[in-house]
Amino acid sequence: MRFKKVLSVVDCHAEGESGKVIVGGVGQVPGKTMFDKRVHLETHMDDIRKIVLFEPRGAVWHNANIVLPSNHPEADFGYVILETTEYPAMSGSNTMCVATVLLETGILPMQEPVTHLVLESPAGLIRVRCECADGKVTSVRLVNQPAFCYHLGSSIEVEGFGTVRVDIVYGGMTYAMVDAAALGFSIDPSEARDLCEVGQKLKFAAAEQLAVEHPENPAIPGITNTEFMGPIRRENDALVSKNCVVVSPGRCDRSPCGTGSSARLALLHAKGLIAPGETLIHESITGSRFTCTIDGLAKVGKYNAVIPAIAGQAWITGLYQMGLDPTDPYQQGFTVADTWMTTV
Ligand SMILES: O=C(O)[C@H]1NCC[C@@H]1O
Repeated sequence: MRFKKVLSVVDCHAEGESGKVIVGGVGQVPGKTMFDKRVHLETHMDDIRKIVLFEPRGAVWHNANIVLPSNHPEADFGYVILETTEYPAMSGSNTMCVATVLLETGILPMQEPVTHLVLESPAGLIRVRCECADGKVTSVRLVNQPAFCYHLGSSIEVEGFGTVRVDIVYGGMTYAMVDAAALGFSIDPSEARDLCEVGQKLKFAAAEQLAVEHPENPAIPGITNTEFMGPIRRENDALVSKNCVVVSPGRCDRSPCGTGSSARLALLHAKGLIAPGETLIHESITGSRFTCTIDGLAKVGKYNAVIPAIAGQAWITGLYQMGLDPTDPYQQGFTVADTWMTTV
């Protein structure tokens, strides 16, 4: 074997959104907490993210997770999330992939009909309830860390659009939330390219014009996502709404987005439109769905917060070894602006 690095990868997706899970080959990652390990990966081991996510091995719509033993006494396992332009503190679709892979590949024991897990994400502990049948995880319900609104109804200036009203909300990642219809969108897959162009402009403008700092961890990244919110309708007892999250560097989340759904719950609650225990069915641009509820209320620094619970399903699509040949000219991968919007 002549490979410089061999990673054991389980390909997975949650409601359409990729979440590769790296189960071996990374080696030791120093750090007491998963946030410490996230910082070490970002500052000393970023080649792994580039090998896995950049071309020619990855693609702009891929995400990855490194599963690692946790030092937290309550945690069954830990994970660090790798995305194409950042290491988020938390990700809903990726957490669903991690839980599914840990149970379906036997890294952790599965108990049917329900397996409870405690996973340490960089954002903190995530309690997960997996429904399991015949060796398959059929639903992953995760209780996220608290979500809260930094800015409500703020005005920003966006080139080509003038003044745009946005809400800035933290749900594990930080979102500029906008009304899709006000910008001429119905959140149809045919609008995806335009959603990305506009979404990128909006998040850059918001990040420049509105300050955010997580009260408990100032190192958590600021505004990196735009969430286009569709109208809300009622289906029986549930609220239903479509959304599209534009993830950097400019692509649509294929799932309803777990951290974006958490942000939506916090915003709806702040506006008095949802109460704890009520259900929000959040739909993605492709029509896939997460079931979302507020499990409780909390306070994060000076902010009123909600404790979001998000449920969806993930499916494994492949198990393989990804190898890095020492003569491969693309050791660190590359990006091309046709799909990445930027080049590295
Ligand atoms: O579900 C989520 O939270 C996310 N999906 C990909 C980008 C975000 O991390």
